[in-house]
Amino acid sequence: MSSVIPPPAPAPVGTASTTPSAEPLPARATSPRTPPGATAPGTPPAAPAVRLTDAVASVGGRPVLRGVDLTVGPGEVVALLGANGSGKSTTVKAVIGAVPLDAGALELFGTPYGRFRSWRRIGYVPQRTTAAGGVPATVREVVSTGRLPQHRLGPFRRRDRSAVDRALAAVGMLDRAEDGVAGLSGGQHQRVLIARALVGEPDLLIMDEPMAGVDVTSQQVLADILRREVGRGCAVLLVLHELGPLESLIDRAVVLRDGCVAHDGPPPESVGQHALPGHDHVHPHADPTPPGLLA
Ligand SMILES: Nc1ncnc2c1ncn2[C@@H]1O[C@H](COP(=O)(O)OP(=O)(O)OP(=O)(O)O)[C@@H](O)[C@H]1O
Repeated sequence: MSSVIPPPAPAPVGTASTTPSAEPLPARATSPRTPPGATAPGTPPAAPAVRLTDAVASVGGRPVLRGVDLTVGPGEVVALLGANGSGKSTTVKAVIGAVPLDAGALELFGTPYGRFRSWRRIGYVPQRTTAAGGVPATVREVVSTGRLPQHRLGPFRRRDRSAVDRALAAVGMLDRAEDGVAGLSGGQHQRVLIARALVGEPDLLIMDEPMAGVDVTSQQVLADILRREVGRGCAVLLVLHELGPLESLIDRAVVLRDGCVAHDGPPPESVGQHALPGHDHVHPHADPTPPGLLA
């Protein structure tokens, strides 16, 4: 379980923007923090952390991405939204090279994917899975694997150990460092994966539904972590269903529908699943509200 998976795939570049079919959504108030990627006068602007252009990809022989444009600027926080099955996870997997592109282009930090080697700059938290439940490793060992790109299989130095301790403390798991991950709850396991992504002090954090199944306290912990990472200039790409406590951090939202970009712009006013274009009513609803009450 390294912090990112770097298999081969395609390359070149293009411009990234909304598709012609993109639909505007009502915008919320702009984030009050410093504009992401702001550089000193006279300094050339940094390249986007991610520039995915007209990406086409298939999974299991089935077309899933059908021309996705996605840009994450330096220091920018982008939420990737959309109904179940719209292609969010496939898009982030394409960004880390785990799903190869059939067509289109990917650049990471201004470097075409085929030439990109700086994987230590990217921290990735996969969509929650129970598959890692049987791994016979301690919390510390799992988090330490996120440090592998830094010390390149050389000896683990004091600064590596300090980074692991800091990441564990950030997610509130330092006191569980020597415990086996197999004995953790789902939410604790998620915290460990987040620590593993943080430990390399990445310039880009990619998290696939980090809030799924996480209690309110843990959501707040994650929001605080992200605020700190964004504060030091880290770009963030988040797959979300609800903005929730992360709302004030989000600079831009990209909404997918059937493998295409349906919206790229300010986060929608209210991003419950109902606010999303193409929302599929797949979740249970409470009893219908009587007419005239809480319209
Ligand atoms: N391993 C796979 N084999 C075949 N089809 C797959 C596979 N993984 C994903 N798909 C299909 O690709 C499409 C997009 O899936 P993806 O996981 O990217 O959607 P998503 O937007 O992240 O959904 P969710 O919100 O449910 O996590 C879906 O129709 C899904 O069935």
